[in-house]
Amino acid sequence: MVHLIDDFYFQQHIHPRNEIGNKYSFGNIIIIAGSTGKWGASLLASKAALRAGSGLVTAIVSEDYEESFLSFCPEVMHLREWNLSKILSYDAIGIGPGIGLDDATKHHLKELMRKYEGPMVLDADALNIISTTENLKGFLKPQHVLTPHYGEASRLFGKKVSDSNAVQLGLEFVQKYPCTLILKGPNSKIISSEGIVYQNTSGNDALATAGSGDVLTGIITSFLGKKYDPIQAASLSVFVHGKLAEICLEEQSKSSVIASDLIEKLKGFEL
Ligand SMILES: NC(=O)C1=CN([C@@H]2O[C@H](COP(=O)(O)OP(=O)(O)OC[C@H]3O[C@@H](n4cnc5c(N)ncnc54)[C@H](O)[C@@H]3O)[C@@H](O)[C@H]2O)[C@@H](O)CC1
Ligand SMILES: Nc1ncnc2c1ncn2[C@@H]1O[C@H](COP(=O)(O)OP(=O)(O)O)[C@@H](O)[C@H]1O
Ligand SMILES: [Mg+2]
Repeated sequence: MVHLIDDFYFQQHIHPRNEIGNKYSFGNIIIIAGSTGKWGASLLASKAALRAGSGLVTAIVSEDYEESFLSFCPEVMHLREWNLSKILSYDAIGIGPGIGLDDATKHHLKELMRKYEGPMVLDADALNIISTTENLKGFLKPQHVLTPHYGEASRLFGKKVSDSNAVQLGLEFVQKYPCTLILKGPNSKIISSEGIVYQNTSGNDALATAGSGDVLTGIITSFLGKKYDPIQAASLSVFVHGKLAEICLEEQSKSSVIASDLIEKLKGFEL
């Protein structure tokens, strides 16, 4: 049986805002994304997390890019380099977009997967590293939300993924490595660590644009930082992400939608 994620599901699962909360009540999260030529991925994920309601967002940003980052989004705090003990203290982590595949990055990801017990989104290059690094899959946990598109899923599962086999391969994967899996695409499928399957009903092909997955990573990390269960964080985020694209089309064409437009539309959501 497949559970549909629709307006009713959203209304049933979204928590009311804590009106006496302070910024720490809304989650203190870190985005680990970007590298030379790809810092935009970090900006998009970090800003999306803030607009999805995170109280505090920190990003790892190299010193030479710090100023441009600040001019785009001064609300995001910065770590200039990897600092494991500090990173382990955040309520939730989003890692992967644009981080690259070099040895230091692989080592850092491995350290994090072994030592961090909190909720974590693993996207893009984090998934590519898991796919190619011996034994890393064994560190996956139910509180890890993996967000592969079909290309990344094919690398992760070691088999070509298509609409006809995606859910079956996903179910086999979570049975072996319990984690929360989002198979991204039109009508994204979400599989819980116990093997329950959900299907999203929102969204459209305006989402097929650079960085729209990075925005999703930021939104999921934000929900996790607010203490939503991994499966709720995943399903509510995918639904909202799709809605953002629908709302964009009220005033622009599909082809003109860029990832930053999606972030702007978060202004209409109380998350
Ligand atoms: N502004 C930025 O800094 C941006 C950074 N990005 C980051 O850049 C990194 C590399 O992005 P790439 O686009 O090169 O990597 P991808 O992993 O998206 O693409 C690599 C290959 O995977 C396959 N693929 C991609 N999407 C697929 C799909 N939906 N179904 C089947 N196969 C698919 C294609 O063969 C493609 O050549 C990622 O970490 C990504 O998060 C991108 O999000 C774009 C924007
Ligand atoms: N044709 C489509 N219809 C609906 N959603 C789509 C379509 N194409 C892509 N998407 C959505 O857009 C996002 C793309 O993510 P991803 O491929 O990781 O992009 P990037 O890495 O450039 O940020 C996913 O959430 C996916 O579900
Ligand atoms: Mg991506």
